[in-house]
Amino acid sequence: MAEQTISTARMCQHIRDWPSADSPFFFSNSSVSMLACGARSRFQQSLSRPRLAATVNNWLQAQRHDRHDNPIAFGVIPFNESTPARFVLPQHTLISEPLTPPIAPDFWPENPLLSVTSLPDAESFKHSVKSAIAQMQSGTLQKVVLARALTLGFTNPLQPEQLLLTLIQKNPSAFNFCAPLSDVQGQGKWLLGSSPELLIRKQADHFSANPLAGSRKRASYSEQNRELEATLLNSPKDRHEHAIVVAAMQQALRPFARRITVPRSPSVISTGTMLHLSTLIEGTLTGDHHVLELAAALHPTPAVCGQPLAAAHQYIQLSEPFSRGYFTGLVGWCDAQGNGEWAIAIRCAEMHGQSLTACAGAGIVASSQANEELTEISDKLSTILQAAGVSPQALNFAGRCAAQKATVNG
Ligand SMILES: C=C(O[C@H]1C=CC=C(C(=O)O)[C@@H]1O)C(=O)O
Repeated sequence: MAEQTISTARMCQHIRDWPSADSPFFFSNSSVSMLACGARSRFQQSLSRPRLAATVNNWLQAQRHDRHDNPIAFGVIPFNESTPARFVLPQHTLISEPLTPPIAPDFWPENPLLSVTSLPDAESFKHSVKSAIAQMQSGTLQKVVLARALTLGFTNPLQPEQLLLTLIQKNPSAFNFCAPLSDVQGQGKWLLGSSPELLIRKQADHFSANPLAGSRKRASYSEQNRELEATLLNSPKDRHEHAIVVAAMQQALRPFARRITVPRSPSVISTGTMLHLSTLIEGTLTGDHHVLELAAALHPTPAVCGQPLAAAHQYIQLSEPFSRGYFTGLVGWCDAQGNGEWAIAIRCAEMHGQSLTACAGAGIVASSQANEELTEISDKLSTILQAAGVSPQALNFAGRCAAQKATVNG
């Protein structure tokens, strides 16, 4: 049987027993969890956005046993077309209701941090924010999303199942994912995360999208959060940052839509660590459009790149001293009927052996403050850091040791 429904307890056990040799791919939303195991077929190719939907669909159609067969493929799509898109049609997929995994206190065995590297460093990031603002004042750029990458080196190899189960426990309503990034068995490479942002979901002729932009760090008490929500909703800077994303998405979806509904003003959603301005866009399609056709028209939105797209993309290429890879790309699934669901790969990290690289970005507009954007990125990184059991103290300590070593050596 290609798909099997199991209990949440069995799903948690399958994740705990992480079947590495099967290159498992986990993806969940607030109503379903899916663990895809093995590969009937794999697909890995650098694809331009106009070719994405047709190429993936041709591959998937060729895998159908008969016309009643509707196989589901899982995939990751990069931020930049130079990194390959990766898809797998699994041998079998386990499906369960949403998980609330209990995590035993000894679930994270002692694994001291050895090193911390930030790219760019704090000063270079602030410089890059200020240059972007100067460019906005001269009128060539309206918004750009600038990111940092934090690489942590641990004493012992990391286990994807530990990070995944902790992410699910802390962010039960997010899009939780763990996608294999190498076909090499053993010490694999994984993309793991808890994204709050739906790029696009399509089922028959109905579609929905949920852009987020404009952020505050979530407080511990609900009363404080109510105040923060009000500040966010009343902040002209955040409303502007958000409106740019909604307008661009509406424009990109319009050619496909018979009907499109966009609330007049945003609401606020909360994740385990953050509050965001959020707009739920919904509509019906004019014809038979593949979910990846819609995704390709939208990606990358100004929630992860900027506006105008080409100028923002160029600014990112020239100023970010690391390759985003799959960060701010897409993660999700599609079936042979063109339905599917794609989340934006944020609040995520690449895990490889003893190393974990977490990235986060912040939307910069003309009224942004460099210091505040730097803090916002640290707040966003805490989704991964908290789930990885890394305390701010451990981070500072490892950072100081690395700085001392650099001074001694250099
Ligand atoms: C680019 C990221 O967040 C996006 C999603 C929500 C809020 C955002 C913001 O307020 O800047 C970003 O657009 C990230 O988490 O790395």
